Amino acid sequence: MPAPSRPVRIDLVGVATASGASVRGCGMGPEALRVAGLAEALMDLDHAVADHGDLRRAQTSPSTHPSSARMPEERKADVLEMAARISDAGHAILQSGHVPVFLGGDHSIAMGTVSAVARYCLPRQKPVHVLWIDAHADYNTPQTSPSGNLHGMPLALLCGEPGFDEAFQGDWLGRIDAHNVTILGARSVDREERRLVQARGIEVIDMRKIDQIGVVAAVQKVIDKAKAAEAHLHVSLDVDSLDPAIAPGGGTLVPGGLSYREAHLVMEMLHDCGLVGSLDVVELNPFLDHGGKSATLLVDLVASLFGRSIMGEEPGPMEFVTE
Ligand SMILES: NC(=[NH2+])NCCC[C@H](N)C(=O)O
Ligand SMILES: [Mn+2]
Ligand SMILES: [Mn+2]
Repeated sequence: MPAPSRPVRIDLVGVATASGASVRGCGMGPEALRVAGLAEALMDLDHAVADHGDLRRAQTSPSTHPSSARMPEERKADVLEMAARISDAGHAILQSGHVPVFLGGDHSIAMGTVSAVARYCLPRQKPVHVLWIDAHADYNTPQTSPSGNLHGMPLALLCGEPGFDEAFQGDWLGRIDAHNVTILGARSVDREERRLVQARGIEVIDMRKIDQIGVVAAVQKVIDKAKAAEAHLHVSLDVDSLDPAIAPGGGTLVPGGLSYREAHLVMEMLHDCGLVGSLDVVELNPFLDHGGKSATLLVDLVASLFGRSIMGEEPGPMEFVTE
């Protein structure tokens, strides 16, 4: 049964960073989502929206080199500073009883976002389930990563995978049980990464599986599990989960992604289940986007997740069936 849509207070937190990625540009993601009308779309659904602006690295001294020349150690320090700040900001929003929506930024920001959710929920005996909608598994460790890019590693860190040095530890880091994670839409998983994901028993609903069983069965599985556990469901939406033909604005595109209707149906089902308590929208790269096409699609998907529907109400039982 669909949960009745009730107005909530949604807090937007932009994280203007690309330090976890090798392609620059997704630091502009939060602003593109605003320009595409994110807050307006949510208010149109009768939600209250507060925009906290963007978290970004402080420019402490004049930079003498472009950020493309930033060394891996500097980028790592950026990612970790952001993660700690995001975690605190998200935690405060959850404590106020609001729904945080984090606007990336590259996917390394999820180290902080999911951490915030874990820090808030776990001491309250509320299990945290994570739905990671992505072309990738983002389950590399510094040892397994072929690229060294931290946006390919957040899930591994969050699930407590060994191989992250002390710099990654800290009060800000909340832990997730790998059995409560589902990766949806995967079609590019590195060899060693695949081994880890399988060893930890993470559920991967890859594109082949979606082709075979359809998104309805796939998402229903996630919802049923979260419902049975009375969990807080965190959704982490990477733009590259979508097919590049409909969402070209990403730095790590992979062919064969979710279609327009598949993606909306996922969001509509997630809305109806009433379990989603926090969301990331990440990896949008406005520099690579085509005239705001991907930003607009993401805004529409977020609107579906927060209750926008074609006919304004949930469909009842089928009244007639065609042959
Ligand atoms: N959030 C992302 N777009 N991640 C892409 C990760 C790509 C690749 N698996 C890596 O580790 O480098
Ligand atoms: Mn990702
Ligand atoms: Mn990805």
